[in-house]
Amino acid sequence: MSTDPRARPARTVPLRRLAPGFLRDPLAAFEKVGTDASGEIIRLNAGTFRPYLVTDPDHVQHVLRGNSANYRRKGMFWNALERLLGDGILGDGPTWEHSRRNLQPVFTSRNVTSLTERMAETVNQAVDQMAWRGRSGRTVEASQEMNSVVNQTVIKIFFGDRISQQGNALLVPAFETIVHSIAFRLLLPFVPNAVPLPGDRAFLRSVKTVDSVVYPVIREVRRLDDGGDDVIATLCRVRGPDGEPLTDRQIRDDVVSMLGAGTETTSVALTWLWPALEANPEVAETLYEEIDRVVGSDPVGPQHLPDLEYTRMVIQELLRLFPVGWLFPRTAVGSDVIDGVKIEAGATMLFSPLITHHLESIWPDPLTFDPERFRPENARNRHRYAYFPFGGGQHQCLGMHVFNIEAQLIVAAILSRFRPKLTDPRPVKGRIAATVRPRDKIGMTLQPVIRTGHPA
Ligand code: HEM
Repeated sequence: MSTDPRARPARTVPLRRLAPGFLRDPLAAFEKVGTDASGEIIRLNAGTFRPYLVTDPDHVQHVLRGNSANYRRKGMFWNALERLLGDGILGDGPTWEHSRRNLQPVFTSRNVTSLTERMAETVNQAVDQMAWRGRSGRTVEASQEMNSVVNQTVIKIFFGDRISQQGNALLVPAFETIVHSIAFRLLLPFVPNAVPLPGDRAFLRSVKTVDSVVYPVIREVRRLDDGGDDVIATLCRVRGPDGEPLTDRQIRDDVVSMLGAGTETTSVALTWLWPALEANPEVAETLYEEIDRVVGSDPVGPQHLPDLEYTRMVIQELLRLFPVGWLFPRTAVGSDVIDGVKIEAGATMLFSPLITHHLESIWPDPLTFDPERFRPENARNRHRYAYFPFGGGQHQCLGMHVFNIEAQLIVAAILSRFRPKLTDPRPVKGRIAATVRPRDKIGMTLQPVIRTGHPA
């Protein structure tokens, strides 16, 4: 708690400054207000809802790391998600701490590396299916394709081979419905759950569907006790601080939270790659050259990853320009002062990697897609919180290593076989919901890579 008498109130930006373009393009209107503030802490005034927008890397670091004990993950956004996630790894307080302790070892870079073989196998199979849908120049839709390959890969890591085709066929669309139907709740966070909003019924129905698939798998894993290394089997072996195994509900909450956190984010991030490559042919050529050289006509595997340096830079730049986790909030427990600005107890703090990643003072020519920004010598002196697509501090994304490996495998598997070409080369605009995703469908054809003696 701070009582610095010299602290000043934040400059307030009335909602009407957002309003002119808001209905036409909410993302652009939000981005303009945020980047115009050039890192200053501002307060958005939407009547009774007046959150602070925190975008300067020092300020972000203060809240997410330096004084994180004062900023809790509750209130706006999190309340809406609680009906899906329950109380686990995406919560806060003692239950979150407990989940984090249980899950951290599962997601260390060493452990994830051991899952790479299995991920690569699933990715190669999923890209075979994509090739079939795109055969003979047929148009495929980018976000559907990314969804399909990501879902298959993530479900494999979490469930191993324990989930039936029927379970899979229920789980994937249920999560898709959840992501879309929660939009109103996320955009109107001050409306209590008791007041119905569009999407609520579909949302709650899909949560039931998810439970109907996940609970039987947990029970089956307990019954078999076969020492599997998928995430559910690992959690079934964990003991809580009381020495007791986790309950079915605890495991369900963590597994569902991670599926929610890990599928939509990854597939939307990778969907942005295709318009980015179409608009930046020189980047595309450099990427193709690397993948041709490193992977060639082989199925992609763990052995290729160390040499995919430019691929990693492209993926990092993708998450700079299109950080799918574009906005996440905290609630201040006590009052605080950040860089001379007074924050009162109970205030909502908003973080937007989208704004911070587009600040001209940190990122010259911020809207240009330029993977060279992430060449190690160019990134060396950058502030840790100038780039935070995975958040930071104690809540930093647990799936970061999974994403990094999965994304490299998927990009390399697709580009070692195809040169995707968009059917409509006009720039793609973003739309905001739980993630920032392309506003329209992205049609593309998969032109096979021709290698002498190696048809794709
Ligand atoms: C492009 C991909 C991804 C992005 C952009 C992303 C982004 C984020 C962000 C910003 C947070 C911090 C939220 C906060 O501070 O309140 C977070 C947390 C989290 N993410 Fe991710 N994520 C991605 C992929 C994944 C994957 C693949 C998984 C799981 C396999 C995952 C699991 C989690 C979990 C469990 C947390 C909560 C950690 C905690 O609070 O202790 N994420 N993610």
